[in-house]
Amino acid sequence: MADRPDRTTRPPPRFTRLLRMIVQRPPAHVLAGAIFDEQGRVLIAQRPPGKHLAGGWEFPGGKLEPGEERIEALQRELDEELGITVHSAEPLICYEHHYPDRRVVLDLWLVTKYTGTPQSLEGQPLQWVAVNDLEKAGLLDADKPMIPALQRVEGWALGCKM
Ligand SMILES: Nc1nc2c([nH]c(=O)n2[C@H]2C[C@H](O)[C@@H](COP(=O)(O)OP(=O)(O)OP(=O)(O)O)O2)c(=O)[nH]1
Repeated sequence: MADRPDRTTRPPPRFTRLLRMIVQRPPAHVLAGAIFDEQGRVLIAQRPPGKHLAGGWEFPGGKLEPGEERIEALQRELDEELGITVHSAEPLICYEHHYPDRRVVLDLWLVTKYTGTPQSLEGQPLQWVAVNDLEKAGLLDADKPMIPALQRVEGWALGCKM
């Protein structure tokens, strides 16, 4: 009779399912915008109930759709969520973050020129926060390492009328 694996060394089924999900599912590529006001504060939005990571604060944006350029996804998401038209933006920082149940590639762009006044079109609470207060703003885990990049461009944002 063939040897059967020892049950005690097999990973529990829930762990196996989670592992399979992480291995098989490609990371979601998420475009997000760093939008500064004239006081050098940056705009963040709270994830609504029922969505992944509900209650956490994030930079406005969403997933890249098939066939879309990154700038197009950013423009579409910020139009849908905030009602603003992005005229120019630059990639600021991009990396992959692993949550327990999914992976995201968070691609944060500095919005250098836009028109319109950001408003919450999807019911998400919004707030303008000084970059130095972002640490205690309840940002999602993937977003926290982005704070130093924002500190580097904060001075630029203050001296630049958008
Ligand atoms: N928009 C945004 N999403 C973020 C940030 N940080 C972070 O971990 N995420 C995660 C949360 C979600 O798992 C994923 C974004 O998904 P989403 O649900 O907002 O995307 P979407 O607007 O395209 O929405 P949907 O079509 O899935 O409803 O990325 C961030 O700063 N901004």
